[in-house]
Amino acid sequence: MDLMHHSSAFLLPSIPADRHLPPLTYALVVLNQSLPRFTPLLWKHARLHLCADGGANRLFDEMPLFFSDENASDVRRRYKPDAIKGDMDSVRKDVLDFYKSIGTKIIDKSHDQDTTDLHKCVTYIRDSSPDLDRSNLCILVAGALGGRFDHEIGNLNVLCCFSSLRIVLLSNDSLVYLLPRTHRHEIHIQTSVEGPHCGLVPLGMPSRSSTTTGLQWDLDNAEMRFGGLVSTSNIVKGEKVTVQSDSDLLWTISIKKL
Ligand SMILES: Nc1ncnc2c1ncn2[C@@H]1O[C@H](COP(=O)(O)OP(=O)(O)OP(=O)(O)O)[C@@H](O)[C@H]1O
Ligand SMILES: Cc1ncc(C[n+]2csc(CCO)c2C)c(N)n1
Repeated sequence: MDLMHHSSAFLLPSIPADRHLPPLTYALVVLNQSLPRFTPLLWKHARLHLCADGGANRLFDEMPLFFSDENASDVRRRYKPDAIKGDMDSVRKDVLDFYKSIGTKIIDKSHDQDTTDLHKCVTYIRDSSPDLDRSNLCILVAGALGGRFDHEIGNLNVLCCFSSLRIVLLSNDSLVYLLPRTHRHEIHIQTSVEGPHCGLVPLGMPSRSSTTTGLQWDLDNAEMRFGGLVSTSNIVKGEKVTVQSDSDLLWTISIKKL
């Protein structure tokens, strides 16, 4: 079984090169929730920038607040999304007109009321990455946690719908991603920006056997299910956590307040 490496290096000002691993190509999706404080950093790391429908309002209204000594219009031009995609029932007309005028692509999928705007954005990113690059693609999703619970569940479902893609859901407080059962996992903890609180939760079905190292409460061939044991309020002990399971697990870790 192949080993998959994970790291939250995208939360660092610059991403250190790793001799052993090919670099990841990041894409950023901005959702319709308050922008996390580190959004400008995620933007800098990303090659492709999308707003999911009303996420464009957040970019327009809130990005200038991070740069209060600058002209708001200059900030908005500097943080120009490549595309705004969704069912377009939340993005304001003034916002759409502004981004259209500076060259943002507008992709109106109002006929599709069966998939979420985040799902539509992930499809766009996947289809604009050549096959060979997809294994090194990592989609960062800003504003995906907290807020309306149905949206949050919809965002988790997107992880399941695209389980072969690396997708990281982020808020100010936590990040979440999927550890597919097809791989063993090595998680490199960026102790300056994340931890120590963490969790491992089976997604979609119970896990008959999960094994970890590097946690205060490690799992040793343990069963996890809702209604039984799920690993919340766990603690990372050092800089490396390993996980292996017979079912897909959600990994979550706290983000430090600095
Ligand atoms: N409160 C929230 N918590 C988590 N994610 C959210 C929240 N609000 C929006 N999102 C995410 O942002 C995306 C775009 O939001 P937007 O408000 O434009 O969606 P929407 O389709 O208009 O939602 P709805 O019609 O259900 O209110 C959603 O698809 C969802 O992924
Ligand atoms: C069974 C079922 N439940 C809810 C919706 C509604 N819905 C799901 S995603 C979406 C688009 C949001 O931008 C909407 C309206 C549906 N279609 N089917």
